[in-house]
Amino acid sequence: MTSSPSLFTIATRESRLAMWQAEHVQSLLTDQGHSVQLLGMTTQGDQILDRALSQVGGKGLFVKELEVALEEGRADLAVHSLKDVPMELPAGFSLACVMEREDPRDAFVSNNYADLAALPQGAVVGTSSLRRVALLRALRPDLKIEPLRGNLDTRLRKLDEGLYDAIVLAAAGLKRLGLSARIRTEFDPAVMLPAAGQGALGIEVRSDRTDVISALSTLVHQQTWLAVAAERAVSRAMGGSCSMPLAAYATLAQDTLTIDAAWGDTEGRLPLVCVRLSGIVSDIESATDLGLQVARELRRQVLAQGGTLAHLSPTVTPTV
Ligand SMILES: NCc1[nH]cc(CCC(=O)O)c1CC(=O)O
Repeated sequence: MTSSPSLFTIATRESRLAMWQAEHVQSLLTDQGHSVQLLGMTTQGDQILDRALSQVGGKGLFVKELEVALEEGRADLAVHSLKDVPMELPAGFSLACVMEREDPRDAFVSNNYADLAALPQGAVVGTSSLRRVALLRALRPDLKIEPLRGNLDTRLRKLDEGLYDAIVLAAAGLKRLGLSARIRTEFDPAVMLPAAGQGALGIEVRSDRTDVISALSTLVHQQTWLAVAAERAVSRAMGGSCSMPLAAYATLAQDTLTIDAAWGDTEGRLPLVCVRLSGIVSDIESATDLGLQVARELRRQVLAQGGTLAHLSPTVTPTV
């Protein structure tokens, strides 16, 4: 579909990564003949640096202000790391576009050690992601895992100040900011399974802005969208919050989608629960269905080994 040239305003957070992502979309839309300006804003999520996101209200904190700008017509689209986009958007908002995925892997970053295996017993690793905590505990129960928040530059600075022996970050963010040289090793997804949506960009609009949705259709990467729709379905069915030790990663080979998901125990009492399912998918709906099957199996296995899913409200708790 073609659309006539327009003037668009992109609402964006002001972190270096968010600005890079907004400028990336700006340049792609400019190539299509549109005029695009940026509206930078600070969100609540950017201002809370001393507590884990999971304790203060989650991912929504990063997108709320941007949605208000869309609602009030001060902006036409908002570019997000899909990983930070809540599973359910508020009424009146839609995901208009999922772009081609960057590297979905997690990166091991350290000034003294080449990889996880090289870390001495009891080494201090920084991360505040419950998924990374659970996966690291499963791989190396001896490690001391300490909270680490802030934007990418802040996290790297804290590593350089010697507060940690190593930190774990998404490779995509480091690559986008030209910081690939900081990556010592990329984790194999088989051992450090990525978060739902990791490495992909999503563009949010007001659902009634069909003009914007049609202009964005040229940026859509359908294979990525199928994969992340499945991952997000797993996440939504497991409770949809970011305070979950959940990993979900889907890959497409021709029309076969394979979804890997893992649910951990951040205290390290129970073993990781891992589920893999493959199926033929043809559209977002069938990809979503496969994701729901994965979630059902994850929940069954978590409960079967004595784990709890107390955060799941009765409305989403299925009969297993
Ligand atoms: N939770 C923060 C966040 N959200 C998106 C990215 C960058 C990678 C991506 O686009 O998935 C990061 C940094 C990180 O997890 O290290």
